[in-house]
Amino acid sequence: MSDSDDLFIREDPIFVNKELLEISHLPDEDRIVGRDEEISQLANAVNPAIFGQSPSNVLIYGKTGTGKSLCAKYVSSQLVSTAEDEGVDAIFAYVDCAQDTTETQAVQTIADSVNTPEADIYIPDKGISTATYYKRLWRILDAHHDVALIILDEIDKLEDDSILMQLSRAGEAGKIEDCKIGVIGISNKIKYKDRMDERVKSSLCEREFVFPPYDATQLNEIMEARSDAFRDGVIEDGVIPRAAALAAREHGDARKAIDILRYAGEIAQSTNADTVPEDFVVQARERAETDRFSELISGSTPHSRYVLQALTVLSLNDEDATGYRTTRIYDVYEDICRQEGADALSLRRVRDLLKEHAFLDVIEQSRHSGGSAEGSYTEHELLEDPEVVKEVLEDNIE
Ligand SMILES: Nc1ncnc2c1ncn2[C@@H]1O[C@H](COP(=O)(O)OP(=O)(O)OP(=O)(O)O)[C@@H](O)[C@H]1O
Repeated sequence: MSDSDDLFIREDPIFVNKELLEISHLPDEDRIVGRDEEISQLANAVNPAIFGQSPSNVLIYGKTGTGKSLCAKYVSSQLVSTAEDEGVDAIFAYVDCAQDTTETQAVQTIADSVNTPEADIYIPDKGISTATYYKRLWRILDAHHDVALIILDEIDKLEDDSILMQLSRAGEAGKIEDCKIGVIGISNKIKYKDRMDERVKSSLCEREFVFPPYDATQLNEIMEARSDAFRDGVIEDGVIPRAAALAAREHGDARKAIDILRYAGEIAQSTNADTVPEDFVVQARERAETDRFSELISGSTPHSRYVLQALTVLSLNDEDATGYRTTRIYDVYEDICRQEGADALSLRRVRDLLKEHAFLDVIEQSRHSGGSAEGSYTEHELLEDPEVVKEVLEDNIE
């Protein structure tokens, strides 16, 4: 039996402050890089709130990992403290609409976040009607806050516009009298607005901002600002520039860049290396891709995976094609079902499953006009490298 002193490693040889690289970490101001202009425009839009007046409703667009959520949360929390100096009680609530997709879930989350012990109002997780959640929300806001900013992240994932209608018209409809509400909607789908109800659109889109992707220099700075997650001298010179170059090539995603850096450190840990060399960055990128994708398709049904597998087979066999028609995918899907000993679903169900994949940003769909003889048709394309999808699907076989 080894001495207990030898059993555990007391000091992590690679990381000193790994939280700085965790997804949920909210960096402080001096670690937010390259978003000064976006932050000041956003602050300007919500500025009236510090005097207890109505902030503008804002919609923020931009590709994933461009700092939309970060800046929205940062400006909102700054607003709350500045308003406090002015004697105004401001509060903000953050709703991840990819989790809270229904009106009831979203209003529950908002009511729970703005609730205070003084209000003495009970907001159960479930079990009361949507209308009751709203009533309690309005009561809390009216009695205890002057202004509330509601951040609706991934707003396009909401099942419908009902909550937007309620929030944008609460004052006008006489639901609340003493509290002003501002909504910050966030989406990475630039076309989201086209789907909105006209009335909601006109009140919700008072100001719109588009966050551009980061370039390699900015990604470099973002990672440098967090390099104190590692012990001194552990990351070798080329590591951050290489990770920045890889992430910049993939639409300048800061989340991807930070993930790559964290994974590179984890590879060093698991191989007992003393330092993180540049080579680990390439391995880390592959791992970041597969992990992200596994998460995206976790929980999907076998048939949903067969459909994806069919599209992957087509993509691997014909790399130059930019998309595949539903009927072609269906033929390959039927072959896969035969191999798996499963009964194939109807073409209509497969079309629905493809739509679900598009909703989760696993694939992209485009409509084409085949001319008068053919009518219009849909093509589907994988958004992820087919090799990565293949690997993840193989790992997910039950
Ligand atoms: N300018 C920045 N400075 C420092 N860190 C950043 C910056 N922009 C983004 N990050 C970090 O990158 C990650 C992703 O950022 P964020 O969640 O704000 O992106 P997003 O645009 O909202 O993406 P999504 O649409 O996928 O939600 C977070 O961990 C965030 O802390």
